[in-house]
Amino acid sequence: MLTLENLTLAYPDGESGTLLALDSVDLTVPDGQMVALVGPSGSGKSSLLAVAGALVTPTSGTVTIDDRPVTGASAAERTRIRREDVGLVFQQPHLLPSLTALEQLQLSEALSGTRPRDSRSAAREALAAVGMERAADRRPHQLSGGMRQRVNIARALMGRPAVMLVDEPTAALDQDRSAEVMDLLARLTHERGLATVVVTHDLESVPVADRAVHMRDGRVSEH
Ligand SMILES: Nc1ncnc2c1ncn2[C@@H]1O[C@H](COP(=O)(O)OP(=O)(O)OP(=O)(O)O)[C@@H](O)[C@H]1O
Repeated sequence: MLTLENLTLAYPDGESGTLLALDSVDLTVPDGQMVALVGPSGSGKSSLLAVAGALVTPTSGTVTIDDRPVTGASAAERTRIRREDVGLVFQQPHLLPSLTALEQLQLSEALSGTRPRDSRSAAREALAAVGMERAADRRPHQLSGGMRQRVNIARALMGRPAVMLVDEPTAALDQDRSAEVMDLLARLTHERGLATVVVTHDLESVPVADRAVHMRDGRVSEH
């Protein structure tokens, strides 16, 4: 479960002012629930993901993952949280051109210190979870945009996260591929009991989520 309580994130703005990218945000995402986060450009959606994923420290308020405090944790603990508790998926997959799909996943495991043999079976399992087992040996240029995004999602599953944070996963995809990616995220959320937040501009994809939350001027409201 992901719990955000009374979160504020302020940036300096002009001579003496501050801009509230997040303004008193409360949001609880239970295990097995996918929340679609919608709202205009600049409303704070990416800021919310960055704070929830322990990438940015809020000005005030708390983030909790499965009863473990994220805000206030040591730098080492925050690194562990980012690696093990949170799966991050960005709009662009950022795959390395020279590596196969399997190797992309193994690399992220190697960086976290897992033994090579374990990382190979974990990578195969994650690729199977996103329906990509038969493309394990293909490099990014041999994959479609939708397949690349699946590898990206598989990579986020490697640490067996409790929380999945997804920023505009379908921005570069056509309508059919977008629907497939959103259906996949919903299935993984339900099968694995993930607490998932998906930022999306694509209103057709919102009904796939269990719940929609709207953001405006740093504040959230249920849709
Ligand atoms: N590093 C920063 N320094 C100063 N202001 C920032 C910074 N990052 C974001 N902001 C401001 O915070 C507000 C929220 O930005 P954020 O990127 O979270 O919005 P968003 O809803 O994700 O927008 P988009 O849909 O365009 O990605 C905006 O006004 C933005 O200009």
